Amino acid sequence: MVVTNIDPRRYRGVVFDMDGVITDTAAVHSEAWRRLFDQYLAERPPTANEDHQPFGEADYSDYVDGKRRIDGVLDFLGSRGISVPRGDADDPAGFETAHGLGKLKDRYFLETLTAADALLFDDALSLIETLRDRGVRTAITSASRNCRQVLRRAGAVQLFDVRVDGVLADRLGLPGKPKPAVFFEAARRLDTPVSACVVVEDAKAGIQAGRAGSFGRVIGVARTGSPTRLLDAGADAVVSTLHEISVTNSSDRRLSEVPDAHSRWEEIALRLRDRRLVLVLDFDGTLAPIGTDPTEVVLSSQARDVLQQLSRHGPVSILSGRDLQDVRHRVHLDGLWYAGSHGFELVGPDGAVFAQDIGEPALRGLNEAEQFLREELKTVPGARIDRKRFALAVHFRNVHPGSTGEVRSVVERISRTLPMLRLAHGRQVIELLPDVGWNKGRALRWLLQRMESAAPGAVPVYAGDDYADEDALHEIHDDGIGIVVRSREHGDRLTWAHYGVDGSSSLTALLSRLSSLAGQARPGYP
Ligand SMILES: O=P(O)(O)OC[C@H]1O[C@H](O[C@H]2O[C@H](CO)[C@@H](O)[C@H](O)[C@H]2O)[C@H](O)[C@@H](O)[C@@H]1O
Repeated sequence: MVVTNIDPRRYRGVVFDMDGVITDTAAVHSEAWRRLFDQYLAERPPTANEDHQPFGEADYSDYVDGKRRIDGVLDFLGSRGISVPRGDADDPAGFETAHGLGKLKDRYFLETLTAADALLFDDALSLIETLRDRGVRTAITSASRNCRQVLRRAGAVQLFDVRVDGVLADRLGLPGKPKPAVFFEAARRLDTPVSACVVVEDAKAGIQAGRAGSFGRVIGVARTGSPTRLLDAGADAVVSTLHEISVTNSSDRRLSEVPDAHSRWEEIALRLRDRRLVLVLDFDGTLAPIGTDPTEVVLSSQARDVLQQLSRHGPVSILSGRDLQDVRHRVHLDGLWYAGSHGFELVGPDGAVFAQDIGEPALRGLNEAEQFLREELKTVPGARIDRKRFALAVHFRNVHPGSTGEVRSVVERISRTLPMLRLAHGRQVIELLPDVGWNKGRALRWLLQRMESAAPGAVPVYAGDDYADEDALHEIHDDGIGIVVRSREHGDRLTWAHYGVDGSSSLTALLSRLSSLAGQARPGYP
């Protein structure tokens, strides 16, 4: 039975928890904790304010599962009214501090682990292999300092592109779950925005961490017992085995397979009959054809005229990767919505400006990256740096093909040192953007919520050409009409679009047909 799906086009990375999800080690941990605490509680002199009942199953999931060792000791003992000092990493095993007791738990864990045989779950192996075959990158995370050793014993080291374990987390000073820091580090090392990452977890603290980090999807694994505790913690779906997770494209179409919008005009017209349009359009490669110099791109007068006509029939927005002022200047029409920097800054038809505050903390990183890249790339002929308020694009369209790899690796290098930024790939361009789960899809929904107030019940139509536009095409896949402007530059890639057109002039012709249709259906706007 399939309970949930990971679409490999929408999700480019999966972050797995280890114990209990990938390896059969949760029971070993649980037993080690039980042995530690039962012994400690039995030996501790009873007092009125402390509860010395034996360690139970609920205690494992409520207080220690998924947490760092010392947090587990402090949280569980705290729940029983007992407080011990944190101590420090040199404390001997069994010393009455969080570190000392944690070390004794680890000794018990390793004693039992030695005797265990098959550690890797079959369903985990099968899911990970499928994901990797479909091009999805995988990360393993664990609060355990024994993660590497367990993976090696399970023969699972090669299954993951990235590992963030207790040793690395301590070295980087990352707080444990339910804080999302460990997952953020994994997503950053996968070079994948959190919105395009799935978290697979069996611990309540891990589900809470995935939710707190706004990960694209958080899947709970309840191999035994009820799924309720994970659903209550915020899981999007809960499976009892990883066989219940499929990895398929929800809309499995390549650019060449998407029907041409002009030849399906009757179908489109029927869908829009007596309905208003809310139109959101990308700029470069969509409204205006791609050119070698971004500063010389102009909007044709035909395209400008048709946009003006359309804006008389319903709300129109331009959603671009360009800086807001740049794209506004190039389109040069009043009465439209404009969104720049991939939707991080927006302006309404009345001139009201909306900047997405969530991008602000990344400005320092963008400034630092810009300074570094200008210096590093100044000797690479053709490399061009294009700073937008909330994004930094490095163009390599005019770089010798033998040097484009160098450009990419310099950008990747700086991105690894700036966790507040994510990488995004476009047509002969690599960009750095705030890594805050905001993209053209989220920006499109934000725009639609505001634009639709001027045209309730209208059908959203989006047109775009690039990878970043796929987030928007996906966003309206179920309630709108998505149009991809095809180009040879991407090869025959997958798309969420319903229809395709070949080039910007074909899109202008389609917009003209839409304008006539909108004019017939609802003359005059608003
Ligand atoms: O979201 P868009 O409006 O499509 O903007 C995306 C990027 O477009 C521009 O770069 C692209 O167009 C250039 C001019 O045709 C071309 O030379 C470059 O190779 C393309 O990647 C723009 O310069 C970027 O800032 C935008 O992010």
